[in-house]
Order: sequence, then structure tokens, then C-alpha cells
Amino acid sequence: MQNKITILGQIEQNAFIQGMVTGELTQRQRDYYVAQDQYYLQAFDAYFDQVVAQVAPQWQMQLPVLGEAEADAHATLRPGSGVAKIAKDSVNQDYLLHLKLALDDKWQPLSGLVALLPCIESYYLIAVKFQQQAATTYHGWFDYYAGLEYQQLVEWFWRVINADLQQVLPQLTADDWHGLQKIYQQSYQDEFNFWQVAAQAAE
Ligand SMILES: Cc1ncc(C[n+]2csc(CCO)c2C)c(N)n1
Repeated sequence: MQNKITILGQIEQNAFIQGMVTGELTQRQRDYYVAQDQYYLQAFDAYFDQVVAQVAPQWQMQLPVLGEAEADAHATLRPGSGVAKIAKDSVNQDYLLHLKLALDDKWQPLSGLVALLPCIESYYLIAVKFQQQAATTYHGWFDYYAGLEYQQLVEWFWRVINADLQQVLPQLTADDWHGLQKIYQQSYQDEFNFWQVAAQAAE
């Protein structure tokens, strides 16, 4: 998991994240991020449902229900009319393809959960890290992802992955284990790339 820490560190230094912390993002950067994320979340929701359908009913029942606050978190980025004209980019497509392939991997739902975990946990870890120092401009974003409701979703993922891992561990070969680590790793890399292209969209 060493690499996770490295990539998360890079994400934290990314210019878009830092712009949310200091309150200095251009309209174009915000529009670009929100446009890409609308495409992303649409696909993500379907993948998420697919994975949840494969976990034990006991876990399904414990899945925290998120309210509408996430849309508000996005709204704090104040997207403008430029959003509608931005097409899905290749970083986004590569990320979604990676998720799709992970959901077809033989270890389900584990490989799906492991692929989706960085999407879920990285936002929480970023928000917790910068919540105290973030300027008021985009504070709603940090408050939402560091908040109790979102934290419960992250903890659900960690619990379900741990339980599932315990169960299948005896059957996992070294190659399988390596494959799962690579899936997790790649999602972190794709998260980083996603922030990078948004940062680069500055005018
Ligand atoms: C590129 C990208 N990666 C992760 C998230 C975070 N995220 C993914 S799904 C979801 C809500 C759960 O239904 C959240 C918070 C994002 N928004 N965009």
C-alpha cells in the first residue's frame, strides 16, 4: 500500500485541490471538473449498484443512504454555462474503462469494491486533511466530504472489503493478490489524472 500513500500525497499537492483550499480556481477549471464529474458519476452510480447487488444482504442492509448534500458540495464549485460544451475526455474514459474491467474480474465483488474504494476514500482523506485550513470559498466541499454522512459510506467500504477479504483469502494466489493491488493502485492513478486535467484547464 506504499504507492497509495505516494499517489494520495500527489493528489493533495495537485493545483485543483490546492485551488479549492485557497479559494483560487478559475471558472474554466471549475466548469471542466464539474463537466467531467457529471459524466463520471453517471457511470459510477451504475457500477456501484452492480457491486452492491453482489455483496451479502447483511451488508446491503447496512449501506448508508446519502442525501442530496453531495449535489450541494458540487454546487459550491459554482459551475457556469461552459459546462454543457465540455466533452468527456480520455482520462475520464480510461478511468471508467478501468472500473468496468475490474467489475468483470473473477473476484467479485471484491475486485469491484477495491476498484471503487479510491474514488470513495480519497475524497474523504483529502477533505479531512484540508478542512481546517480551507478558505470559505469552497468550504462546503470540504465539510461535505469530511462530514459524518460521507464518513459512514467510507467506513462501510472498509468494513465490507475487510470481511470479504477474510473470506476469500485462503483461495487467493499471490498473483490474485497482486492483481487486486494493481486494480486499487490504478484507480488512485486515475483519480490523480482526473484532478490533473481539471487543474490544467485553467485559462
Ligand atoms: C472522479 C471522481 N472520483 C471520486 C468521486 C467521489 N465520488 C464518487 S461516487 C460518489 C458518491 C457515492 O455515490 C463520490 C463522492 C467523484 N465525485 N469524482
